[in-house]
Amino acid sequence: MPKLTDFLPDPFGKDIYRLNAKKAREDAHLRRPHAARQAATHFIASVPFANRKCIAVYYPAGTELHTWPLVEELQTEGKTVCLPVVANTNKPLIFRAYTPEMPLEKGPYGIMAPAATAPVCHPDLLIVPLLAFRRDGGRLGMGGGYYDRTLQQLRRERNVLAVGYAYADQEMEKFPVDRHDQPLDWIVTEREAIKVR
Ligand SMILES: Nc1nc2c(c(=O)[nH]1)N(C=O)[C@@H](CNc1ccc(C(=O)N[C@@H](CCC(=O)O)C(=O)O)cc1)CN2
Ligand SMILES: Nc1ncnc2c1ncn2[C@@H]1O[C@H](COP(=O)(O)OP(=O)(O)OP(=O)(O)O)[C@@H](O)[C@H]1O
Repeated sequence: MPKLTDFLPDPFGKDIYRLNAKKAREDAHLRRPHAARQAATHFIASVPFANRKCIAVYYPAGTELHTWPLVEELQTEGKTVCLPVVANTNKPLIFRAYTPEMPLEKGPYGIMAPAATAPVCHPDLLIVPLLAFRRDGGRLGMGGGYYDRTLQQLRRERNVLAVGYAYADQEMEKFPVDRHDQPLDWIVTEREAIKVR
């Protein structure tokens, strides 16, 4: 049965959910030191990535689940790994190749990104950072709309797989999902790999 609150406008929008999600992620970051390796293992075992050539990861910021154990595995598998670059505010992200010897520089929001000398890549699978996820593929991000714009653009062009990557405790039962929010295809945590659709 739908609840009355399902039809009422949410007075706080997404911000109150972002606050709660940040706290949950901070706690998980402290309590789960092995999570990044465990999540990488679930990704390799469950997500169908064999036919994907170029995989976008993120450079972990703050208390985000680290991606380095996964990057090592992907590079061992012969995949091209790339990182997001904020080229323009309020525009889709672009991606540049990442190898261990490649220079990184501090980009907007203080996040490290490949320098302009690194080749531009067109990922066919994206590891997506998030503050909170829902089991139905809903994603709450930092609020810039970067991944929504990027996935909308990439999905128009070709088949891409969006894989949310997070601590299991970042799961939330509900938060507002807008029409422009791009759903996740898979969610990988230290506990499991969830196929959404
Ligand atoms: N690791 C990582 N890389 C990423 C993202 C991300 O979420 N994580 N992005 C995903 O879109 C893009 C950058 N987008 C961002 C958008 C907004 C803020 C932001 O509002 N930062 C606040 C601090 C937030 C906080 O910790 O309270 C700030 O800089 O004031 C940060 C990144 C591309 N690269
Ligand atoms: N495809 C799109 N085209 C234009 N604007 C968009 C698009 N997607 C999102 N936006 C705008 O971006 C802003 C932030 O969106 P939202 O709060 O959903 O971000 P988010 O998914 O949490 O952030 P991020 O993807 O950067 O982690 C909103 O003002 C929204 O209108």
